[in-house]
Amino acid sequence: MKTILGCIADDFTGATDLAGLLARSGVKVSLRMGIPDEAPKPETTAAFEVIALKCRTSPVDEAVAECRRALEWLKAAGAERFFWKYCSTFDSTDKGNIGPVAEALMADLGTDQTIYCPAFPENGRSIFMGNLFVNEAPLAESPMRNHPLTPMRDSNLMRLLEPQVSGAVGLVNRLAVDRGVDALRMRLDELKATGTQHVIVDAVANQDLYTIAEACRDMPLMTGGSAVAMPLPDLYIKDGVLDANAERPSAPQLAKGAIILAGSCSEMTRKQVAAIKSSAASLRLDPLDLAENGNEAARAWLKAQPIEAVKMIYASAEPEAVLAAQEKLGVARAGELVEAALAELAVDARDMGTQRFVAAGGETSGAVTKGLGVQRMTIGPEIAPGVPWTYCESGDTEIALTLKSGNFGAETFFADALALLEEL
Ligand SMILES: Nc1ncnc2c1ncn2[C@@H]1O[C@H](COP(=O)(O)OP(=O)(O)O)[C@@H](O)[C@H]1O
Ligand SMILES: O=C(O)[C@@H](O)C(=O)COP(=O)(O)O
Repeated sequence: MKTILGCIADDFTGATDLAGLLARSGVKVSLRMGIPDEAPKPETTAAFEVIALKCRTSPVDEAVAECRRALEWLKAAGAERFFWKYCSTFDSTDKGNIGPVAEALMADLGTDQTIYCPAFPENGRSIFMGNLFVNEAPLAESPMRNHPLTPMRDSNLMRLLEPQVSGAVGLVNRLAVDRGVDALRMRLDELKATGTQHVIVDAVANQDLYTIAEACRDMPLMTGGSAVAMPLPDLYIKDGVLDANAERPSAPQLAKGAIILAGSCSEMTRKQVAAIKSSAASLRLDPLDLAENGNEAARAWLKAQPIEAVKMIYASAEPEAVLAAQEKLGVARAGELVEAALAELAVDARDMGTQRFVAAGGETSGAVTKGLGVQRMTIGPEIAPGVPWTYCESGDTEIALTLKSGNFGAETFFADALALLEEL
């Protein structure tokens, strides 16, 4: 099938988030982990193609080059409209990579304006007068202030974007969005006439996102969090560019038993880990112990568990414990030890016959997905806003895999995820 919307996401959890919101409309969404080696074939491409990259914190040149290659692949799949997905908390540095990638894609597409809308009201991310809020706190006063790689110390999206781009940055504020689709289009045209290429657009509620998506749906490039893309499939169906009866995925038959692999140390993931403990066999990984003794004890523990049981292996720990491990091992090595261990345990679990996998954390999800050798995912039902089940192949095994962003999901997320699979 010819691709209608080609999407590029800067990390793996972000990619399943976007794919899940597009799939809400019932259309089939295909998610590729990295740029496929082979050229797209019409018999295997979907109307919505998402390419997941891992370039949120890569050097700018690498991120730009990789996103350009992804754009070429999506163009070859037939796409004429594109979406650049980054984090709903605008995770970036003064150098990038949100702005430089957007500017490079605009140049390649020959377009002179795009919008930036990371708002995701269902997950508490809203933009007002160009300022991003996480629940009721300005971004710079939210926990994102202390993110290890991309600490967000300013809440104003114009100020955050300006040093990242060479073109002019502007704003369409909530009052303008509230005037509706035509007024928003006119405001964007006025800004274009004055040479404003990069336009932050306010949104505090889903209704704003519907207005923005409707006004911008024919732009060659839109950029944002996942939520502003959510209305696009229904708009394309209305426009007649997408068949309303697009093929829907069905769940594969899956053996009983599941494994939860948690490497996120976010407050929400720690609550989720605590909540499932009474109903799952669990094992805690400690990076200091991994550094000294390796992963064998955890592998032996996993092997001894009944296949049909729900098991959880987690490294999620309180900030003090994380800091202590990082002081001894270094930030990168502590993270790598945990990620490598969880990826190895995922493969062991699959080889034992496990077909239901939950990964918690962005980096963790990247490591687990890579370990399992997953190249392509079909998007299934959504467990929580921005977190869908996906169906994919790992080796010769069909599996269900969900990649949960550290901050997303309710406290009962793990139980919710497994219960949803039972209903399918
Ligand atoms: N106990 C721990 N000590 C130090 N680092 C840890 C610990 N547990 C997990 N980590 C690392 O912390 C990072 C968490 O990042 P990530 O998986 O992206 O979660 P999030 O989505 O919450 O940011 C990973 O690199 C993981 O390996
Ligand atoms: O937009 C979002 O918030 C998410 O889709 C996302 O990108 C999450 O990234 P991680 O927090 O690194 O999982």
